[in-house]
Amino acid sequence: MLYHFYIQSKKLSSVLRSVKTLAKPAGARGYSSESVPDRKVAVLGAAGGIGQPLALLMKLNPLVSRLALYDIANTPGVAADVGHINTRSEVAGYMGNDQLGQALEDSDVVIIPAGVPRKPGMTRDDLFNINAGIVKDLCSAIAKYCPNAIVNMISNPVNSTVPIAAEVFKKAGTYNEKKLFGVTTLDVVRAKTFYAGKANVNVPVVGGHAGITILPLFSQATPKANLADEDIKALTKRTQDGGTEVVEAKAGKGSATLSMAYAGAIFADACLKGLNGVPDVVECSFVQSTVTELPFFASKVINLTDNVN
Ligand SMILES: NC(=O)C1=CN([C@@H]2O[C@H](COP(=O)(O)OP(=O)(O)OC[C@H]3O[C@@H](n4cnc5c(N)ncnc54)[C@H](O)[C@@H]3O)[C@@H](O)[C@H]2O)C=CC1
Ligand SMILES: O=C([O-])CC(=O)C(=O)O
Repeated sequence: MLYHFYIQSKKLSSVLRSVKTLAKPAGARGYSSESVPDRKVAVLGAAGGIGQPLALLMKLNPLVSRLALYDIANTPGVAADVGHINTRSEVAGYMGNDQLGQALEDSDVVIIPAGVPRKPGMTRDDLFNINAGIVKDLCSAIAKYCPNAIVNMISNPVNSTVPIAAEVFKKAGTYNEKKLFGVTTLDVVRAKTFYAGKANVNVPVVGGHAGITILPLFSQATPKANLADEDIKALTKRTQDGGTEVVEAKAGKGSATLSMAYAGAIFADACLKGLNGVPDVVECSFVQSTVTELPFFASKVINLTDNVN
């Protein structure tokens, strides 16, 4: 009986070895390695409420060939878990400042959901003192280890963390305004949901990522719905208060994580497509801007290079 089991498992491992050899040259399932360039994505804050589902969603993205998961704690477990999923990318976990350089090296896209979230009664600005320091340190390391990477800033307050990142990169001499993005995709996701609750609608959201600075343009939504002024007002207010709605519903257990991971994955995918030369990729993002007199403003960005609005 035992011998039989031994023979069976021998057979199985030799079958698995040949499957592995066969699978290797093809790279991702359904993609040949020639048509999809290798791309490394690093997630900083990967063991957090956003970081974990975002790590999962990036593991599912066939445009990613290497996924680096960094946090100050708990990344080995997250990396081992996500790493068992049989998709294209190789996953590695990095923990603590000593391993930050390795996590960042050769990254094409760095996504930053590191930092503290809100509790009921707080504004995003109340996170400034802690998160500004975290973002500053992480961006200094990005300037050192992967100065050409595209940076997707999720940590709040986005209206401040993006300008902080810009200053850190300027000081390091690595600033490229076309590669620094505040992730406001969740505002767009919410505006779309509240507008129609369907996937095939479009609602641009401009301005910033806090309260009344979030400006959904329902007048430019497609398909057009000819909404009454009161409806537009109500939809606008719900979009602006979307973050607070989740913070209150979670009652002290943090802010939006799952919808943010979804939004972050959409935005990172757009960045990867832009890097890979896919034309006409448009997303709203909080970027350095000349659209208004404000130095940073969320608006439509095309191919992650040119402001179109
Ligand atoms: N841009 C947006 O639309 C949204 C932004 N956020 C923001 O995202 C941030 C993260 O939120 P959650 O994931 O819910 O928080 P969380 O507390 O669940 O996770 C944060 C993670 O960051 C890690 N971290 C702390 N300092 C770090 C450092 N120096 N380096 C690397 N990792 C570090 C923590 O260990 C933790 O695992 C918050 O600032 C929150 O306000 C949240 C939702 C939407
Ligand atoms: O509201 C928060 O603190 C988190 C956030 O930015 C959002 O959900 O839009």
